[in-house]
Amino acid sequence: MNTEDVLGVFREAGAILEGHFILTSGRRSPVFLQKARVFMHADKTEKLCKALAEKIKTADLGPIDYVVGPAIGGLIPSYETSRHLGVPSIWVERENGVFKLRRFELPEGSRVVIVEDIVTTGLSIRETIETLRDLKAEVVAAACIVDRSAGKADVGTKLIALAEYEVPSYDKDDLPPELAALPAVKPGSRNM
Ligand SMILES: O=P(O)(O)OC[C@H]1O[C@H](OP(=O)(O)OP(=O)(O)O)[C@H](O)[C@@H]1O
Ligand SMILES: O=C(O)c1cc(=O)[nH]c(=O)[nH]1
Ligand SMILES: [Mg+2]
Repeated sequence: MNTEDVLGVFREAGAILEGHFILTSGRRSPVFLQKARVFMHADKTEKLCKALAEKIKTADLGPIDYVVGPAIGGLIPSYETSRHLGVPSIWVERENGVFKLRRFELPEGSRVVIVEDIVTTGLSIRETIETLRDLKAEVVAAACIVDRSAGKADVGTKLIALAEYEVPSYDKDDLPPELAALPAVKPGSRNM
């Protein structure tokens, strides 16, 4: 699948929203990829994650022990991608704002691939890496369905993106007037 194929799936699902969005990084954007509207369809999710798993396999990362998904957005794509990689899937979730591995044991030295839904600034993947490194796991790569930075974000490891779709985002103190005129909404789960 190429970027156009992936965006076609998002469009078909009505998942490309326009308005004024507060992103998890605090940045603002006129476009939001509401991945939940894709992941509600098992057939669409399977198609995307099977293609992402193929891309991960061709990256020759060596053995992978676990796939790790950052909740909430990473839960469904990490699970489905792990199915096509044939490895177990676990997740990190926020406890007082910090990603924790609350429900699983991760043996020291485990080789993990983080699977996310969307990358914008790379902040969420960098936070996930910090949590996993504290547990002495080895993060061999990260992967995502859509990289909104088109390769520019620093995620702290190699990033395998199924699609690269560059979308503008702005500092909250530097908004274009047409964006500032719209009420801002924050769809994600950080700080909830
Ligand atoms: O690269 P970044 O700047 O970190 O942005 C991408 C992150 O934003 C979204 O998560 P969010 O915290 O909004 O919540 P969600 O997982 O519940 O959707 C998305 O799921 C990624 O985790
Ligand atoms: O940066 C984000 O928080 C973000 C952007 C986007 O398009 N979709 C999403 O779920 N999160
Ligand atoms: Mg997320």
